[in-house]
Amino acid sequence: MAKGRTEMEVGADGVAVITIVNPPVNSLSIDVLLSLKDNYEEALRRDDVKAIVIAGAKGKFSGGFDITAFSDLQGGKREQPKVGYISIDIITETLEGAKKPSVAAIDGLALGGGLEVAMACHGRVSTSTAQLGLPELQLGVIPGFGGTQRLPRLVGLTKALEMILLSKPIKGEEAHALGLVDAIVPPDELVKTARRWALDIVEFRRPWIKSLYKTDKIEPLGEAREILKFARSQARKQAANLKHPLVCIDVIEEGIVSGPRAGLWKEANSFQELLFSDTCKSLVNVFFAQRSTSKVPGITDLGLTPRKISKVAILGGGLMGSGIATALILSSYHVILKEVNETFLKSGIDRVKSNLQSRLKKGKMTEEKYKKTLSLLTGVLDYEHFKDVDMVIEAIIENVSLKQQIFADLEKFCPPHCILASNTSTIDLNLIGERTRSRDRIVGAHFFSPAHIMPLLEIVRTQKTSPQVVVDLLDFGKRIRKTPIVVGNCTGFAVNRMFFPYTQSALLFVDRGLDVYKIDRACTKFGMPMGPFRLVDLVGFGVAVATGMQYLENFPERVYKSMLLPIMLEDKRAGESTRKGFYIYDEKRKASPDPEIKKYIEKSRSMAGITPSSELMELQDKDIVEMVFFPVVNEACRVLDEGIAVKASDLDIASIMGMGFPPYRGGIMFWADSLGAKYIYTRLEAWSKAYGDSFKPCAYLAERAAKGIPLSAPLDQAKARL
Ligand SMILES: C[C@H](O)CC(=O)SCCNC(=O)CCNC(=O)[C@H](O)C(C)(C)COP(=O)(O)OP(=O)(O)OC[C@H]1O[C@@H](n2cnc3c(N)ncnc32)[C@H](O)[C@@H]1OP(=O)(O)O
Repeated sequence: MAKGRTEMEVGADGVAVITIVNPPVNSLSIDVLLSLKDNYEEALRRDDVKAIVIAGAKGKFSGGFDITAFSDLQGGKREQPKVGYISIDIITETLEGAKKPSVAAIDGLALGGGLEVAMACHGRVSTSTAQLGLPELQLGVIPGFGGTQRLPRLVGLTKALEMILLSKPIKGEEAHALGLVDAIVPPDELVKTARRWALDIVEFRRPWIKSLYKTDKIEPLGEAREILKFARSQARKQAANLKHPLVCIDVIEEGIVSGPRAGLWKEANSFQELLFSDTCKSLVNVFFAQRSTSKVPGITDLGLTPRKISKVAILGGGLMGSGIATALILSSYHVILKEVNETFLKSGIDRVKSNLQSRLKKGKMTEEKYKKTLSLLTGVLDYEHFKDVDMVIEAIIENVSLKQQIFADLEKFCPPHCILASNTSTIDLNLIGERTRSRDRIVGAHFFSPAHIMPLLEIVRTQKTSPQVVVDLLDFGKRIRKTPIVVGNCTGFAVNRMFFPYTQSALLFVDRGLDVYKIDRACTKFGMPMGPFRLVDLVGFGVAVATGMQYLENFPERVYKSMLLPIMLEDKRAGESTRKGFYIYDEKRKASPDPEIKKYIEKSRSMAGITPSSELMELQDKDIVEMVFFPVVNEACRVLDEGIAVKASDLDIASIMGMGFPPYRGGIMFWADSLGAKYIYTRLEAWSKAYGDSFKPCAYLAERAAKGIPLSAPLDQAKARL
């Protein structure tokens, strides 16, 4: 069955309107592109057609090449069109090279291949709110339908590089100012204006422009080379492990130096190569994984409609509470912030103000918007204002009895429909709700610090949490621009639990002889924003030790009892907050290695009775990365096996957004599958014999390794194969 189509209607004015129809975003599947070619050729043949307009159905021009086709092509499920067939034969020869002019009528979005089709038309009319961009780099490829050649010729090299390298779309208004579109019109006049524009070209009242051969916006060669050189150095600095941004710059340069035709061919060949790269496969996985987090079997398939949440109360104005309040008011929610006394309340509100001021300083917000946003926040000291709130988010210190008291109070003061959420990162929600009769509306809303910046929201459901409440929170999460993942109730939930071994194994290997900074360097080279020791410094040793105790209590068999942190804490080294941890910090928070830590490490080793192994000291980065991350994979498998996470792709997103795992590796489970369950099992098994039970592969991993089933395969699929 064809995946999408185009429809053609020829009007009495002699304009053929070809509409892209492929819901939900009118993506350009191969079928759509072939149908576009067929209709275009028919329009060129027909005597009653003088000009052509290309539009998208239902207010969306096109979201670009069909991303689902990426995996079909990569997996050989779909035959490849020959290199250059779409970009050169269809888009350049048939569309741009046609003997009849065409105009794109752009509404909603023209992204990737969508914008590339529009740029091949001889004119472009857009609505002011349409989004136009080439976000292909986000998927590990480069623009492949001529975008690398036409965009610089329409908007100049600097702007084109910015839009492509940052995958940053622009709005219709800006596109007009830059010359990417020729006119801005209201949505209801769009197609009418495009028709008129196309006829004006026929009648020589407007120029017939082929973007590919425009030269007026391109900088002179010397200047262009300088701009490209700078772009290369920025790309290397921002993502040293990524090749495709550099390939993209080379392709753009080819067009400038050797002409647009040569540029098109280089683009087509490079696109083809990149499509099969691990980076592309990983980033496509992330694209779909991110969209599937809000599809929760047994919850979102029940036909429930999210209820409206208008007013939210937050308990506690500390770092987390004030961050959550900031996130909410930034998304236009009315927020009540409750504290226990005037001093704490003032500090909480001051924190929110300072979060907003930093946006103001960076130019992300106007003074007027600052005032309007802040006016949505009300500080209170009692529960009087709680009678009409739709949701409460508790964000006080991690103290079980205090939380129990608060939830019992909330049950009394809040309306019966109000959702009672806790931001706890460790405490069992069943325990928190023990003194209430409202277990069905108790849920975890676990934000990551700083809550107004970090994109992930863990929604923690207990066995009693009602599906309606989960559906409400999924919708709320989207509205505050977070990616929500739904997880089950256990110590550390999904993200913290899965990443607990990240520092655990690092501490173990330091006791055994590995160098702290070598471990951190290997992890950052792998793509993590920081290594495990820099992370402990950031989190603070106090929190790290307390969390360690929680894990020791709940999972004693797999916790390595390192003494290193307590020893350093005794000496008042508590991490970045004390400006001394594994690193020392200057006034600007710049971290530098500190040779002094040697003495603590020696003490820790002697307390553990360990003599450093020379073999470990010689390890390569690859081995270090595996030693640090395979225990994380092992724990992720347990999290899946216990049903704490519903699907492996949720853990991919959790690892990327919660811990900074490099997206271009596809997420923790995707990366693990790229290495193979058997390999991971074998290494963990060997380390468990050498270094103890914290490395012991879990049953889920052992079984999949034995049967050759990917770790990400759904449970029932795995059973079916057993
Ligand atoms: C050769 C060419 O140069 C190569 C290319 O064109 S590569 C493609 C370039 N285009 C893109 O990268 C755009 C990707 N899409 C997006 O950024 C966003 O989806 C969007 C801005 C279009 C819409 O965002 P939003 O309204 O929040 O909806 P969102 O949930 O993301 O997407 C809606 C649905 O459309 C699907 N979708 C979006 N873009 C798609 C695409 N290009 N191909 C296939 N499916 C797509 C999503 O998977 C989702 O499906 P689901 O409902 O089954 O989960």
